[in-house]
Amino acid sequence: MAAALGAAAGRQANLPPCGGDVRQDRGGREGSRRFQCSWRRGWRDSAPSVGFADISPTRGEIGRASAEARATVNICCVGDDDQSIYGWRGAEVDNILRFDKDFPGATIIRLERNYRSTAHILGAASHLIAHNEGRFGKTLFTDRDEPEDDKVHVHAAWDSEEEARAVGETIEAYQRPDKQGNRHNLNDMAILVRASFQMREFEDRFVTLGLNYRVIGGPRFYERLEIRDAMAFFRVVAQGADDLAFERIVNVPKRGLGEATIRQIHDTARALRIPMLEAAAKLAESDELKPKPRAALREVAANFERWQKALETTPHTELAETILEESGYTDMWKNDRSAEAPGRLENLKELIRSMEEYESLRSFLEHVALVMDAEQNAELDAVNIMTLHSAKGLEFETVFLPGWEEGLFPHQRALDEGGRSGLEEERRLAYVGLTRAKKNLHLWFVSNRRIHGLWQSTIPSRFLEELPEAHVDVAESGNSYGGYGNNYGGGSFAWGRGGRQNPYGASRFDNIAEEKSFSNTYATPGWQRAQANRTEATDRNWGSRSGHQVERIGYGETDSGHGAGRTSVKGRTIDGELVAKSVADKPSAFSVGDRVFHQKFGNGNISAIEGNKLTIDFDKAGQKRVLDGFVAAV
Ligand SMILES: Nc1ncnc2c1ncn2[C@@H]1O[C@H](COP(=O)(O)OP(=O)(O)OP(=O)(O)O)[C@@H](O)[C@H]1O
Repeated sequence: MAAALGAAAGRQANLPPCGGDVRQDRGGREGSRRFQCSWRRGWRDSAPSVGFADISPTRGEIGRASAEARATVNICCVGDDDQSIYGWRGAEVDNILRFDKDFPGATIIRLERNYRSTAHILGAASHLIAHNEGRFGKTLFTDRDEPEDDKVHVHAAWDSEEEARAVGETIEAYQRPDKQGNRHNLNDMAILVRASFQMREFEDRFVTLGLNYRVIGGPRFYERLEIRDAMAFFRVVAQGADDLAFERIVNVPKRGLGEATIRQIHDTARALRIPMLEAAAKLAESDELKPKPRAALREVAANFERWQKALETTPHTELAETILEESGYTDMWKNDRSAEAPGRLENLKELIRSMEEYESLRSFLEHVALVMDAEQNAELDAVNIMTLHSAKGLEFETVFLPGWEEGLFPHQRALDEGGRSGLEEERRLAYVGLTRAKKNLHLWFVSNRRIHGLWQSTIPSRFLEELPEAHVDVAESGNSYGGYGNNYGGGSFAWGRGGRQNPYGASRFDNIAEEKSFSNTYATPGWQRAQANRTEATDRNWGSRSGHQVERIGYGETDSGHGAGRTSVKGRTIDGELVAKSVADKPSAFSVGDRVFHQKFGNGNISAIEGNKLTIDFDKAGQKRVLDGFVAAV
């Protein structure tokens, strides 16, 4: 994808040794070669080979690197600021945006010609990403001029099951031979999800259809650690003799049952020719074990006995939830502070939800065994399923992007924790998703999703509104897809145009009369109905879920992000004008050396100030850059 290329002006024409990806431009228009950033390695030896957008040096490191580098070498970096999507693991888009400040005199060369996607896809992606403030601008263009090219399709479905069914049908339709007898390979299709729990529905559906699929960049849904653990609990309850399952979870969460105890259970089971669970129960009642493991084992045995009894009397989904709670498994992940823990909890909820579709725990277990048997062969022609994060750098003829609903995408956690910069990163993720498609692009939103264990009405993602009408086609899915084709009317949808207030804050484009995003002119009944759901559902589902103070995220609102206090920003820029500034408008009221407190990082001393951005050496969290609105003097 076209990239912002920062280059420190060199005294000599020859460039320093580069990190790879040296490619002669084939079109000749840019007249450039492409290079990775040559000194990235020096900063982060272990950094994965991703673009400049994802490096995460601290300010100090950049400063040092720049001073040294300026004195000795020419530097050439390539990266796309619009594809910086790893903020959660420390990458800062600001590193690109401030490149010309770190290296005064740097030349920025935009690689804007796109060889991958249709004009509609580029138009949609460019329009969407133009809603971000923190970016260099660029104007993507393509020489491809095919009147036959489809617009970007936006589809509505009733719920995620219907979404998976409809995507499956669309894939099957693509597979049928066209007029020339050509078939669309499954390998050239991809489903990109925001959260891994979304994969479950597609995997189940494809197994039912006998459609080959592969999961890229991570395990399949039922192979995930937390799902395997949960399934092991369920298998022991349903089939007490499943020793493999028992061994997997006897000490999960950790209850002090070491290897020696487990070997003892094993030996007893073999000697008496009984399952390990039974052997454990016997050992727990004997004096063979020390008091601690004996007590732990007694609890394990009693738990399983109770759950096995409940199997006959309790609905299986309720029992499954009880098992995960009473075993301490859910709490184990709730107390886990790793970045993966929230996703694992989401996956567990999805697992329980999916069980509702089966009559009993046993029939559910049979279904999962069937899914697990589905062949995973790299040679097979198969649909690719992956998260949006894993899709970076890849491209496919046809791309499906399901789950474009508020709360899921943009993800509520990103908004709660990251405020507007979180929203902008989500938008970059959306941009990455859109630009993976070469020819066909299908976006989906559903109107009902299970959130926090309950069915809720959902509302289309704000990102859908940010797509331009000229490049987008809203597909009414007719009778089979949950009634979006019915005559639901509703007033015209327009935030800030006398309509209801956008609960997330106004968009900076709300009051631009000539602005033609597709939301405000599209009048299909399904879309209108979805809009009617909007305010009500947003407030109910996501409104004040987290204990954090939820920033109002929007342009033109007074918040503590970049551009605080602005009331509106003039029309969007999708041309090559520099639209981003890494330095905020208002100077900070703090001074270097001030001691401050930050809710997440604790106490620290300010070591540098740039506009309203502070570099703080936190006592415990190390050096971080934060906005001054988030700290208080101590
Ligand atoms: N000069 C060229 N002529 C024809 N096709 C090209 C040319 N340069 C790139 N392409 C094709 O355009 C597509 C995108 O190129 P490439 O993957 O290098 O872009 P990128 O900048 O890494 O994209 P992204 O960062 O969005 O993943 C590829 O299919 C590639 O083969």
